[in-house]
Amino acid sequence: MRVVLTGGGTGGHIYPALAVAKEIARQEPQAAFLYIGSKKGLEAELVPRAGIPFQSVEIAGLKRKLTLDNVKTFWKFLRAVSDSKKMLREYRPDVVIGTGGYVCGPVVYAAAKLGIPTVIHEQNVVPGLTNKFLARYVDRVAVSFEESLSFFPAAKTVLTGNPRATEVMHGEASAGRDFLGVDADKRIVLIFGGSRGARPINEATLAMIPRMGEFPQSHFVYVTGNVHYETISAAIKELDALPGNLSVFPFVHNMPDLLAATHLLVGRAGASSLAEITALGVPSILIPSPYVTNNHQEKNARGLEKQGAAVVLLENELNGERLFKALASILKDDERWAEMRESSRKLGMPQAATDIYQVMKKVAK
Ligand SMILES: CC(=O)N[C@H]1[C@@H](OP(=O)(O)OP(=O)(O)OC[C@H]2O[C@@H](n3ccc(=O)[nH]c3=O)[C@H](O)[C@@H]2O)O[C@H](CO)[C@@H](O)[C@@H]1O
Repeated sequence: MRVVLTGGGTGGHIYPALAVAKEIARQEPQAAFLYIGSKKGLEAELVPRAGIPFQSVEIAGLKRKLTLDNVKTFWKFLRAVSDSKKMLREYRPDVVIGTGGYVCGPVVYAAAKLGIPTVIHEQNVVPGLTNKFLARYVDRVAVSFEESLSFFPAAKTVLTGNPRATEVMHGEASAGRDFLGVDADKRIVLIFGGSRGARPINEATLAMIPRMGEFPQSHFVYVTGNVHYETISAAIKELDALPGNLSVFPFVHNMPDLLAATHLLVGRAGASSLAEITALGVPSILIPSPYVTNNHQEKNARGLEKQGAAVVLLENELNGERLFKALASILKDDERWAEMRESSRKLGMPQAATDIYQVMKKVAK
C-alpha cells in the first residue's frame, strides 16, 4: 500500500498519523509513505526524525470572524490545494489519511477531488474545523469517542479510538527507565503540558520542586516544552536546593517507553495524551487547557474524572500547593492509585491503529 499521511501543527495531530504509519509498516513491511505537512508545524521536525519522507505545503489557519486575513487564507488554501494535487499525482497513493490540524484541509480535499480514497481521524470528542469541513468529501471518518459519532455522516463514520493507544502498547518500561537512569523501585511521575509545554503547569511545578523530596519513593520527570526550557532551567538553577529525584527535559522523543514506565501523569488533557494513558492504565492529574476550541480539553478531562481515572484541576485554581496536595492524595494512597489505574485502563482502546489500518485497507485502491 502506498500511503500519504497528513496532519499537523501540534503533536496531538502528528503522532496519531505516525502511529498509523508504524502499524501499517508492522502489517505490510513493503508499504511506502509520504507525509505532507506544513514547514512551520512541529511535523517538519518530527516526521523526518521518524524516517518518513516529508514534503510541505503553505497554509494558514482560518480566523473564526470574517477578516481580510481570511481572504488571504482562502487564496493560500486554493494554492495549497493545487500544490497538493501536484504532489499526489506524482506520488500516486492508494489512500490518504488526515489526522487533523489546518494542513489536512487542502491535502485531503485535493485527494478527494482527484478520486483518491481518503480517511480522516478525529482525536477529540468535539471535531475540529478542518475535519468538519472535510467530512463531506472523504470516504471514511474514524473517531476516538462514541460521543463524536453524531457529528459526522453515520454511513461513513466508524469508532476506532486513537492510534497512539496502540503505539504506546509497544513501549518498553525498561527502556524508559534506562533512558532516565532510574531504578525499578522508584515510581515515575511524568509532568508535561501537551506537546508544546504549558506555562501555568510549569509555574506550578516550579513552585512545587522544593517539596519533591517529600515523595522519596518517586522520581519526577519534568518535560517543560521546547520554548520554555531555557527559562525553566535558569529558574531551577536559582533554587536553594535541588531535589535528587528530578530530571528535566525540553521535549522527549521516546514517549511510549516513558509512559510505559510511568506511575502517575500530570498534564494537559489533549486527546492523544489521554488515549495513551488510558491504553496503559496510567492514573493522572489533568489541567485542561482553557485556550482550545469549545473548551474541548475540559470535556476530555471530565470524561476521565467521571470514571475515576483522573483528578481534574482547572488552570485558574492551579498553584504549587494545590498540585502538591493532588499528588500527595494519590502518591500516598496506594489503594486509590490502584483504583484509578483500573478505571483508566477500562477506558483504553489499544486496538485503535489496527482498526484504522483495516478501514484504510477497505477503501484503498
Ligand atoms: C493547544 C492545542 O491545540 N492542543 C490540542 C493538541 O494538543 P497536543 O498536541 O498538546 O496534544 P496531545 O496531548 O493530544 O498529544 C501530545 C502528543 O505529543 C507527545 N509528546 C508530548 C510531549 C513530549 O515531550 N513528547 C511527546 O512525544 C505525546 O505523547 C502525545 O502523543 O491536539 C490534541 C489532539 O490530539 C487536542 O486535544 C489538543 O487540545
